[in-house]
Amino acid sequence: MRVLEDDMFPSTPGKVKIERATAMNRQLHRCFASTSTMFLWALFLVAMTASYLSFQSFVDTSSKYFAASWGGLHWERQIRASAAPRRPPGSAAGAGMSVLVTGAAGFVGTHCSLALRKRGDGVVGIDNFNSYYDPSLKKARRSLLASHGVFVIEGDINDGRLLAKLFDVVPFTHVLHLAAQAGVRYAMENPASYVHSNIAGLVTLLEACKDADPQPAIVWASSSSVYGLNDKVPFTESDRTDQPASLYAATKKAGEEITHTYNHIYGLSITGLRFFTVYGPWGRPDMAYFSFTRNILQGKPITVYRGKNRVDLARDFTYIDDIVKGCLGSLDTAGKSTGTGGKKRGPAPYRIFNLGNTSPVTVPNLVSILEKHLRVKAKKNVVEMPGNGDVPFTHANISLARQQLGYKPTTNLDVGLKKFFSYYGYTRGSKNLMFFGILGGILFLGEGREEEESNGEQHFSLPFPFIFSMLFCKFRSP
Ligand SMILES: O=C(O)[C@H]1O[C@H](OP(=O)(O)OP(=O)(O)OC[C@H]2O[C@@H](n3ccc(=O)[nH]c3=O)[C@H](O)[C@@H]2O)[C@H](O)[C@@H](O)[C@H]1O
Repeated sequence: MRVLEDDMFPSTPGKVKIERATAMNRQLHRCFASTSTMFLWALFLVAMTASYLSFQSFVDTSSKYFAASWGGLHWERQIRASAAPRRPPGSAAGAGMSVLVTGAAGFVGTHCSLALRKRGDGVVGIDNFNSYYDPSLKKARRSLLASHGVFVIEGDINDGRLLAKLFDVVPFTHVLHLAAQAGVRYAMENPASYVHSNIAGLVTLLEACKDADPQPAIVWASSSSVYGLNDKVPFTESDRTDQPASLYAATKKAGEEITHTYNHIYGLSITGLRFFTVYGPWGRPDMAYFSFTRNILQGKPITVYRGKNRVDLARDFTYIDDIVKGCLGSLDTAGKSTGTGGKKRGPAPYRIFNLGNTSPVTVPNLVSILEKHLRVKAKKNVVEMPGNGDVPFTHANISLARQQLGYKPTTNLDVGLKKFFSYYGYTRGSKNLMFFGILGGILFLGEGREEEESNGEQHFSLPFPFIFSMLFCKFRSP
């Protein structure tokens, strides 16, 4: 009260000044004291934040380092061993190639890697094991490859550092580029994944190839889908490909243009292969022959698309062994890339080939063949083809591939599907296979989970009933 009164009613003007000055000093002092405290606190906080952030970045870096599935001396040794050709000295086929196979744990990638390895070429695989379909099938394929001495790296073709490292470790003579986001209709669900793999990933790979010394020759998977709405049959390489019907097709067409650019500027040897609906053992569960089989065996209905005016859809289904021959023929005949240090030294080959079967089969006929082999009647829902990117038919003219690669498909759909079923032990006499398949599937899934929990990684050695059950009981519908 006293202080208040004095302040309000000073006894003399001088007293006011002195007292005010003292009060101000006190306030200033308090203020200064609190500012310096605040300053110290701020400094302390800044220091804490800085150390927290640097700790975080250390943790991130180290966890990246520890989580990295590649790198290190042991890893490099594995890569070199896998990449080393093993053809007998003086072999008529030459010294052998060193091939980097992208998408090696995929359907076509696995078959090609095995075929290359079997004839004595060096093969290193790379695959990102994404979950477009169940990665355990891809891991099972990787185990199969490992048992034949083919090492598959878990990595993405968008990882430029990894690719550069690979070319540092091994002077690959060839790249067989099969990694891609496949599937025509899935492009409506997940368009970004097509851009990620088929465009961005392709460019990252080409950049690594163009920088490599020596530059490898590249053989890569385009698609019959680039013919899009082209209605001139059979499809010839020089036909129009500027009317894609799906984003998948558009990204494959873009790939053809992009590879052309790298051929033109950097002298990369390029061979693009337009695959026509490839099927066979270890195939993709999202494809019609596969999902139809699974549904038929499980007594579930299948949806059969039909074109406009009730016209049946048709595909030039091509058996995997024929495709493998086409791929190896392309690798064998690919001329060399001509660039060094990112500079072109002269023109390099740029080739595109159809790899089809030349005999389209309608989808209802596909179903009849499946019914015959499975001895089960399908429950069919026939619906008009939705506007989801499908084309009414495909039909390959393979004259060019025959002439330049010696490509000659020998397996029609009936024989190919018979081989597909007998590969898994499903023949006309094997009545109980379904039972063993399901039983195997249950055991297999249980084992797989157990191993995953203890190791963080799955290793499968798969007897056929297990694979069969995996194929028909586990995978999601397209
Ligand atoms: O050659 C290619 O470039 C592509 O081949 C393959 O595509 P597609 O020819 O579409 O094969 P696939 O799905 O087996 O459908 C076959 C037929 O069954 C019809 N189909 C399909 C599903 C269904 O539920 N019902 C149906 O009638 C469907 O309408 C079609 O008529 C690859 O998946 C693709 O990645 C790409 O490589």
